[in-house]
Amino acid sequence: MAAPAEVDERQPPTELFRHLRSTPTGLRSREAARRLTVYGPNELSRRHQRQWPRQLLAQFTQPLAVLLMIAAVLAWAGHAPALAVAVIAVILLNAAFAFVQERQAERAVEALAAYLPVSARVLRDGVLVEVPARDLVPGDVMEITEGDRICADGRLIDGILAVDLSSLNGESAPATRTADTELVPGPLLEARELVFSGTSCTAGQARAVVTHTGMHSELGRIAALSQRGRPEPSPLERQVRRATWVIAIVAVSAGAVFLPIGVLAGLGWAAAISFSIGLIVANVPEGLLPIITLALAAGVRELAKAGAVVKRLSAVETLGSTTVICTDKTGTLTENRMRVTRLWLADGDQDATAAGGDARARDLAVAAAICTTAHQAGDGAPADSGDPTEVALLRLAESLGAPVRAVDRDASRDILYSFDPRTKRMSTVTGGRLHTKGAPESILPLCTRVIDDAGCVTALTDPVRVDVTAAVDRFATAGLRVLAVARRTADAQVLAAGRDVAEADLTLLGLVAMVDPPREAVSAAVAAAHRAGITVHVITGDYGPTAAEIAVRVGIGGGRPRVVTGTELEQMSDADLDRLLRERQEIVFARSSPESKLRICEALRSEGHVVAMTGDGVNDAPALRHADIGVAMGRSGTDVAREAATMVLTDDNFATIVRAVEAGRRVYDNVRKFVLYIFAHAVPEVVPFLIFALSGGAVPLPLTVLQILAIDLGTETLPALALGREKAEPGLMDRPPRSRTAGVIDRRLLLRAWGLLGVTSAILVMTGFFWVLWRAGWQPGAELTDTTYARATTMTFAGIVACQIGTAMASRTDHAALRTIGVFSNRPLLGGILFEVVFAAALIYLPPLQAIFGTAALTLAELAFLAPFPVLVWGVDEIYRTRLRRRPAAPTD
Ligand SMILES: Nc1ncnc2c1ncn2[C@@H]1O[C@H](COP(=O)(O)OP(=O)(O)OP(=O)(O)O)[C@@H](O)[C@H]1O
Repeated sequence: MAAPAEVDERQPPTELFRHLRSTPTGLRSREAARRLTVYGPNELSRRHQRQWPRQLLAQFTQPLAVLLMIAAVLAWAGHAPALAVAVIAVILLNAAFAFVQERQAERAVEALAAYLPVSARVLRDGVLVEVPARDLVPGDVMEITEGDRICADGRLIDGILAVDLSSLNGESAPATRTADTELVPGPLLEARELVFSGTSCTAGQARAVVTHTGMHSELGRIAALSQRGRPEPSPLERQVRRATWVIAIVAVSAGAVFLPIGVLAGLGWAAAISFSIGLIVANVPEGLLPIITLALAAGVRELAKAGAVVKRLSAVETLGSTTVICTDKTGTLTENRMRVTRLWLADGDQDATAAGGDARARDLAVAAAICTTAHQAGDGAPADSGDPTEVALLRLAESLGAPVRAVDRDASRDILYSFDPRTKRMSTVTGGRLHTKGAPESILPLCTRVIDDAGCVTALTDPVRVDVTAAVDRFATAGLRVLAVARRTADAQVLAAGRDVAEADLTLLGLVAMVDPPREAVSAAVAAAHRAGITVHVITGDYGPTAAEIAVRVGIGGGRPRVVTGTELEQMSDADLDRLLRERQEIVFARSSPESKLRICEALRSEGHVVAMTGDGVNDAPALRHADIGVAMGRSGTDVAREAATMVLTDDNFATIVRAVEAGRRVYDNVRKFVLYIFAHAVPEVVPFLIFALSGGAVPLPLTVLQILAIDLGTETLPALALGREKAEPGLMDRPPRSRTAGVIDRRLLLRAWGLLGVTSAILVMTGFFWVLWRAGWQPGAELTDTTYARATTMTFAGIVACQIGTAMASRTDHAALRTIGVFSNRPLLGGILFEVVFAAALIYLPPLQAIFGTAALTLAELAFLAPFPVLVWGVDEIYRTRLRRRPAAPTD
C-alpha cells in the first residue's frame, strides 16, 4: 500500500482541503477510485497471516506434546526404537492435525466479517452516498451520525459530535468533537476537531474530511504495534482442558504403576518400560481440544449462514444454555414495515386512506413528515432509509396529496432535536415553527391547545384530553403504534432557551396510528422457545397495550402477558423485580428506557439465568455487553450496538435467535458425543494389561504396545471428527436448557463411556482373545507359539476396532434411538469407519506391516467371531438409551 501524502490533520479546513486536493463537497468518483488504487483499501492488514510458523511451533511446545516427547526419549533409551518412532509419529500427526484445525477455526471467525459489511456515508460527485468502509480514501468528506462507527481518521468541517474513544485510549466517558474550534496544541487524540477510525459516535451529526485511512490511521498504528492476542478459551475448552489433564495424570500414574507390576509378572524391564509408555501415549487424549475448537468453529460458520453472526467461538456454547430471551418488539417480533392506517382529529377517528379531502388531516401529515430525517425510496434515495416509523409518515403525507420532499425539508430546517429514547419524542424547527412528534404520553402534557373540528386553534380542555387518551388506547389495543403530533411558533428567544423550553406550550394536531404486523416465522419460533423451556420477555419503547397485543399475537405471555411500564419499573425495588422475574411469567416491559434493559438483565443474571438480550440503539450497548449473549440487529441497528453485541442478526428476525439457540445446543451435544467416543476406548485398552498383571503373567499380554498406538493413531480420529458434525437429535428443543454450571464431562457421560460402552467392549475383546487361545489348546501359564500369540493379540486389536465401530454408532445419539436419526445419515462417519476398517485390514494382512505391528492374518472363522461385536456394543447402548427415555425426567446434562 502506498503511503498517503504526509498530511497535517491539525491545519485549518481550507488548507487541509488544499493539501488533500479536495473540497467541502467531497471527491469525484473517478478521483476516489484512483486514490483507492494509490492508497490501498481502508482496512487493517492481517498480521497474523505471517504468524503461522510460530503457531505450528506452539503445537510442539504445549505440555501434552512435551509429555509425549519425554515418552519417545524414554522409549529410545529403553532400546525400543520402533516404539520411539511410533510415538514421534503420534506427536507429528497430532501437531499437524491441531494446527490445521486451529487455522480452520480462525478462518471461520475471520470469514464472518463478510457477513457484516461496514459502510460509510460520503459525498461523491456532490451527492451523499453509502460506500463500503474499505473504499474510503483521504480527501473524502464523510457524514457521521449517532450510532455510527467512524471508519477513518478525519477532521470535522461542520457539526458537533460526542464520540466514544475507549477503543483508542480506554476512556469510557464520551468526548465532544466540534468543527469550530481554536487550535490547542496537545496530544492528537485529545484534539477537539479530530475523529479517529475505530471509535464511535454516541450523539450528534457532523461532516469530516478524511485524512488517514487503513494502516495509516491511529488505529492502524496501534494495531501495527500490538500483538494480536490469542482468543480467550471458552468455558467448554477450559473444562475439556482440565479433564484432559486429569486423564493425562491418570494415564501417567497407570503407566508408572504398571512398570513394577509388569516386571514382577515376568516381562523384562525393556518390555515393561515399552508397555508403560504405550499405555501413557494411548490414553492421553491430546487430540480432544482441537476437535472441540473445530466443532465450535463449524457451529459459527453454520450460524452465520442461518443469519446469526457470532463473534466468539464460546458464544456458540453459551447460546445452547440460554434460559431467557429479552427481545425488542419493533423489527424483531414485527416486520418493521409501518403503514399509517388510522388518524385521530378533534372530531374523532378517521381512516388514513380516506382522509385526503380533510385539510386538518393533511396539515397533521405534513407536520409529521417535516419532523423526520428518513428518506423515502425514489425521493433522492434508491431505497427507503432511516426510521421506518418516519418513512410511514412521509408516505402518509404523499398519499394525502401533500408530499414533503427530503431535500426541501432538510434545506429549510434550522434545528433538529433528535429522537430521545427517554422522553420518546423528537422535534425540528423550520421557518420559525417547531414540530414535535412522539409517544402520546410524552407530547400530551406539553400541549395547551388543540386544532378543533373547524380547524381553529382552541384550548385543550380536560374532556378533549380524555378523548385523546381513549383514542390512544383504542388504537393500541388493536396493536397499532400511536404517535402524537404537535406544533408551535418558536421565536429566537424561545429557541435560545434550549430544547426543554422550546418543547412546551404546544398545539396538538392529532394522532397517527400505524400497523406493523408480526413477522411470519415468529409465532412458531416463540412456540419452539417455550418447548425448549426458554422464557421470552418483551422489552420495548412502545406503549403497553400496543406491545401486549403484538405479544399475544405471537404467543408470548400465554394470551395474557403481564405488562410492566417504565414508570412502574422505576418505582419497583430490586427485591420486587427479582420476585416478579422469579414467577417465570412472561412480561412485556413497555415504555422502557435503555437503562431498564440493563437493570432487567442484571436481575435475571443474578437469578442464575443465561440471558440473550436484543438491542439496536447506542444506549442499548451497556445491556448488550452485560447480557450473556448481546444480540444486535444487522440491518436496522447502529454500529455501536453491533460492536457491543456478541451476536448480530443479519435478518433482524426473532426466529433466528431461536435457531441459534438450537445450533448452540447441537454443537454442545456433539462435543459430548465425541468425548464419549474417545473416552470409551480406554477400558478395552487397559483391561488386557490388568488381566496380564493380575494373573501374575499366567495370561500372556493380550495387546502389543504398537497395536495400541495403531488404534490411537489410525482408527480413532476420523470417526471422532465426524461425530462433531452430527445433525440435531430429535427432541433437542423439547428439553429444558442445560444448567449453567453443568460440566460437559459429567458423571453420566463417564459412566456411559467407561462403565457401559467400555466394559462391554472389554468383555467382548477379551472373549475374542481367550477364544483364539482356547482353540489353540492353551492352558494358563503355558508357553505359546509365536503364531498363536500373534493371532491372539491381533484378535484383541481387531476386537477393539470392531467395538469402536459400535461405540461410534452408539455415540451418535444421547437419548434418541438411532433409527430416529437414520442409521446411515452421517456420511462422514461412515467414511471414517470405512477408513478404520481398511487401516486395520492393512495392519492385519499386509506382511510388511505384520512384521512391524506383530499381527497375523485372521481366519474367516475369527472374522465371523468379530462380526457381531459392533452390533453388540451398539445394542447394549440402545437398551440403555431406551431405559433412559422411559425415565420420567431425562437428565439434560
Ligand atoms: N422517530 C420517532 N419520532 C418520534 N417518536 C418516535 C419515533 N420513533 C418512535 N417514537 C415514539 O417512541 C416510542 C418508543 O420508540 P422506540 O424506538 O424506543 O421503541 P420501539 O421501536 O417502539 O420498540 P422496540 O424497543 O421494541 O424497538 C414509540 O412508541 C413512539 O411513540
